[in-house]
Amino acid sequence: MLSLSNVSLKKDGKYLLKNITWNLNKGEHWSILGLNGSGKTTLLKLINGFFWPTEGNIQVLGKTFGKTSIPDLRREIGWVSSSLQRELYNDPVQSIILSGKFASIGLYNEVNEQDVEKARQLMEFMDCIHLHDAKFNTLSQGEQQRVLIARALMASPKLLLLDEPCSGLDIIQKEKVLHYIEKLANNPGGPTLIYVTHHLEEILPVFSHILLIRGGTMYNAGKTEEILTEEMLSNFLQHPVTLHKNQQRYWISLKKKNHSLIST
Ligand SMILES: Nc1ncnc2c1ncn2[C@@H]1O[C@H](COP(=O)(O)OP(=O)(O)OP(=O)(O)O)[C@@H](O)[C@H]1O
Repeated sequence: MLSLSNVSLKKDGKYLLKNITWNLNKGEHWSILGLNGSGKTTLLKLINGFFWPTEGNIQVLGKTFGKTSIPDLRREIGWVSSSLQRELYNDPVQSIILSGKFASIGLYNEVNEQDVEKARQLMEFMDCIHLHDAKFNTLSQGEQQRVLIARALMASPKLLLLDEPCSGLDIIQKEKVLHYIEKLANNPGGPTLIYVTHHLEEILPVFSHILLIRGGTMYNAGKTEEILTEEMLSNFLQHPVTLHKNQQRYWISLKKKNHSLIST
């Protein structure tokens, strides 16, 4: 499904990603966890072909970068990110969702009855049918995220990249969005999901695997329950943590560090 082999990305003489080797197989849903600036979005941009690797090889959905048309490949990849939220500012919900078929900002192509029906079904699935005529900028952030997920699904992607879809949401809106993501992950025939976050509690049980990224390098990757241990996360965050599991979700808090007196 996805294979990165010794991939590095350099910009302005600085490595943003270094030596990433990562395989994602069909039937797995992955989360990517890392602190601010660790390289999560950059990694998604590589998978999407928005950035080109300086070193290494990338294969996405069986297509090798350098031997395939990136615009064609992108049609098979859905992308939900906050940068889209800004660009789709003033359009009505239904046309935003329909535009997902063409991966365009704005709806300029003709749509047919099947497209309209599919958009309707997606709005029902994501619980936003009541908003179909509303302008995007009048929606709450949670509603906007659900519309963006429906838009990404319009092209029936095989791979769906979710870049911090719960960022800025209150606890109720966040749980709503997570509920629809879980529904999507459990939908047979639905896309493979890659979910980027810096909040551990957003990692739903449907995310079978996790990649930890730190300073542009892959710290570890594997089965979620094997990777998410107190010891691993304390080392990863370079700070002792307490980890507990509640309702099949992980919750983390930082332990107090012993501060030694600063000598003057
Ligand atoms: N086009 C670019 N040119 C130069 N540096 C870049 C570019 N894009 C990203 N970076 C740098 O790469 C690093 C990783 O950025 P990235 O957006 O991937 O982090 P992130 O893990 O998604 O962070 P956050 O959680 O804060 O969104 C940052 O230091 C950022 O400044």
